[in-house]
Amino acid sequence: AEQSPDSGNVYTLASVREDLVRQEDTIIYGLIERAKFPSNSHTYDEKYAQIQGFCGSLVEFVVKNTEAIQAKAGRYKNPEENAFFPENLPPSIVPSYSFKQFLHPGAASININKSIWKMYFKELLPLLATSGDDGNYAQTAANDLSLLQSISRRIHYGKFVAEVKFRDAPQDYEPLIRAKDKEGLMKLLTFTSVEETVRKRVEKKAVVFGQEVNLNSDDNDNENRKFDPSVASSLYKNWVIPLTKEVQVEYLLRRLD
Ligand SMILES: C=C(O[C@@H]1C=C(C(=O)O)C=C[C@H]1O)C(=O)O
Repeated sequence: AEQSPDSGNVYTLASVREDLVRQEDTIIYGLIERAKFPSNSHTYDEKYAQIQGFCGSLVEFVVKNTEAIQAKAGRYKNPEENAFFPENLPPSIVPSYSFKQFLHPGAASININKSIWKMYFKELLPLLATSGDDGNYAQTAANDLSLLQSISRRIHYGKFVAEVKFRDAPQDYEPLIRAKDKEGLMKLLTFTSVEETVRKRVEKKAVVFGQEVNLNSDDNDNENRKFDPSVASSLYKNWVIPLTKEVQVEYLLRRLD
């Protein structure tokens, strides 16, 4: 049967939180996949790449070209998606699905992928990848892109979180928005106990998903972990949660425009 355009597209605080929980799995698997490769620094070296007709590193080459193809295939028609290089993306060439307009139109102008990109290469990657070079630069770049996309999706999901929070209590949010009170908004949208639960669950998932599974029960060896689980908790504590909240504040500031 034909789905109505709105079905599966209704957001509530419970449903957005559930989605964020599911996105944790994607991010943690992304960390595990990237950690399979050593740092492979040539992937990020503009001077190494020397790609004809392209100025930039191999990872930039892969990300820009992949985003262009995905844009043609309609990826960025979904308001949950934000490109890393939104400048000059080609238009979608596929039939369009009518996503429910849930967000305020101001949401489209919020894209903090430049900060996410910097954090990823400067802070996260040095923690995640062991030093070394195995020549798998293209695979490394592909894994970087997929992990970057899942982190970006999680952080920009703050737009949806903010919208449901606003709809649940416009009388509390409106005066702070009118006063452009960033600090007040940050305080109002923060749920410390939820954040703590998120951090603890991520830590646990990182341990569970990253372990070597053996058939002899009880001897899951922690020597052969697929990555250091503390990287996942640092990622959430230092960057994912704070940046999701920053997106929420930015969104709310535009909510009454
Ligand atoms: C995402 C939310 O907003 C804030 C950010 C959180 C996060 O990024 O995990 C958790 C709790 C809130 O402080 C939420 O309320 O669920």
